Amino acid sequence: MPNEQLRRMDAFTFPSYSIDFATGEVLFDYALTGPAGEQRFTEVITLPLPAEPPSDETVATLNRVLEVLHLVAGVSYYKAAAPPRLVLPAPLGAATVDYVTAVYTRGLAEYAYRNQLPHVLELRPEVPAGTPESPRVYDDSDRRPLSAVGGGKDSIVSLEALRRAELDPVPFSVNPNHVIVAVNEASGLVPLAARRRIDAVLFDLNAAGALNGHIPVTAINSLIAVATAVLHGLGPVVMSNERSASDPNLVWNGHEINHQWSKGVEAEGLLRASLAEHAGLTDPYFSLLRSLSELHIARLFAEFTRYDDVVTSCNQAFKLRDASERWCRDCPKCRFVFLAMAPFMPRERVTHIFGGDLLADESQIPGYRELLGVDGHKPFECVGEVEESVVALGLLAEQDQWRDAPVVEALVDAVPETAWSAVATSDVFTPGGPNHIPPSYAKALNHLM
Ligand SMILES: CC(=O)N[C@H]1[C@@H](OP(=O)(O)OP(=O)(O)OC[C@H]2O[C@@H](n3ccc(=O)[nH]c3=O)[C@H](O)[C@@H]2O)O[C@H](CO)[C@@H](O)[C@@H]1O[C@H](C)C(=O)N[C@@H](C)C(=O)N[C@@H](CCC(=O)O)C(=O)O
Ligand SMILES: Nc1ncnc2c1ncn2[C@@H]1O[C@H](COP(=O)(O)OP(=O)(O)OP(=O)(O)O)[C@@H](O)[C@H]1O
Repeated sequence: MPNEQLRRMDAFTFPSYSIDFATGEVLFDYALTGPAGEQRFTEVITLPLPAEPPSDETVATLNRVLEVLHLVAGVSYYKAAAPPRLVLPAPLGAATVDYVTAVYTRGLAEYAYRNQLPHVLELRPEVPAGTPESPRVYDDSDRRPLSAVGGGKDSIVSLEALRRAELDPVPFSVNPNHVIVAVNEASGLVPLAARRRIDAVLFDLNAAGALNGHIPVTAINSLIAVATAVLHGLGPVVMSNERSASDPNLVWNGHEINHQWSKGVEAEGLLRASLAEHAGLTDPYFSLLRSLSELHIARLFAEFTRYDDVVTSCNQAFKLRDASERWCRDCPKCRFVFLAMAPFMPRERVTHIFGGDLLADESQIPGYRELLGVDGHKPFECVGEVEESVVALGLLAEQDQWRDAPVVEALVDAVPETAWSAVATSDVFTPGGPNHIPPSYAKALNHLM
């Protein structure tokens, strides 16, 4: 379909979804519609099947979760045209309308900002009148947790915290690549995996110049995880989203633009409320690391050496096509994670993990200046706050092994006096901020610290 036609689409709809319990395959149908015709899409998600067929009650709860996932996973296709109308397929309760609205507005905020589409931030879904039937209440809080694994340091810290607390976690990933498979192998735990296949038509439209940009992928992965936990009779989904994920990159037209919105505490609260209202799930989902800074998580990660050959946080390794093998060593996330790990490890260890020493490479200085708030704004990536970077740099400047590294020397000179005095009273190692961690799980984290 030519771009000209896509630009004239006026509505995004959700024609149907289905699940096949023989294969675990869930089909989600979407349509962009307008005066010039219709563009259909089908996304396929394959859930891992349990050994025993699910009960009718489980199927009913699962269907409720899939109804929300159907709405949320539509963002990938909506963004190809950004029509003014978002037309939902069935009546919904207020909490679920709030969540879906937030996913399409705040979750697509970076996309809206980069493509200069302010109407996306004001989008309000059209919801058919009526009240959905109340769901059966389903309390699974005492079952084994499903722990989302993304291959990076954060989910490793959660997995190990849960294991040390004898909560017997099941690692879970969507489309695990070789990095995630290797992390799971290093953990020695038996994982579950779901597959997600984006409609290839979207890639063709992208290649032809359709609107494109960042989407709130954690919202999609989270709901696939909750669906898997319900299907397998497991307990809460444990995420590893840190405190700073809630902080915006910038403010545009009065709206916060946060690359990591669906990792933030607001998204977590809205998803929990929607799952309670629509699926009857009482405590289905939380981030174990919510009260910690990235720097604090990096310090905790340093205790575990068994993952050194496999841990990979660089997003380039998770691209659908042309992915890097591990760390690309030249992106904001590689720079930040290296800086965050370096104070807590021997120099040889961090250099081994990354396959190179970023603080010996002067070409990294401009990127580090952004992370330290000397130039530009916080990059659109999963990186910690400026304060965390300055604290990490201060720690490095005190260590013999790092003090003379060319990048450390240059950055210590570049950071203004005001920034050093601001971090003198930093709380980056003091857990804080709102969280949804149940008391039994809070103990797991305290144990680790
Ligand atoms: C790996 C990555 O960072 N990808 C982002 C990148 O996309 P790119 O074209 O370079 O590669 P692909 O990921 O292979 O995507 C190909 C196209 O498919 C579209 N797409 C992908 C996944 C999806 O769920 N829906 C889609 O429509 C995508 O738009 C591409 O056209 O740049 C894109 C544009 O900015 C980003 O949208 C890609 O981000 C992925 C969705 C992704 O998985 N990113 C995570 C690594 C990520 O950014 N995580 C955030 C958390 C954000 C959140 O709120 O959840 C983080 O770590 O901070
Ligand atoms: N493919 C995936 N399947 C399931 N969950 C995922 C996947 N990728 C990321 N996640 C989860 O989403 C959340 C955010 O991912 P993120 O990439 O920030 O974390 P990470 O990989 O654990 O650590 P790091 O920040 O070091 O990359 C984490 O809870 C992570 O476990």
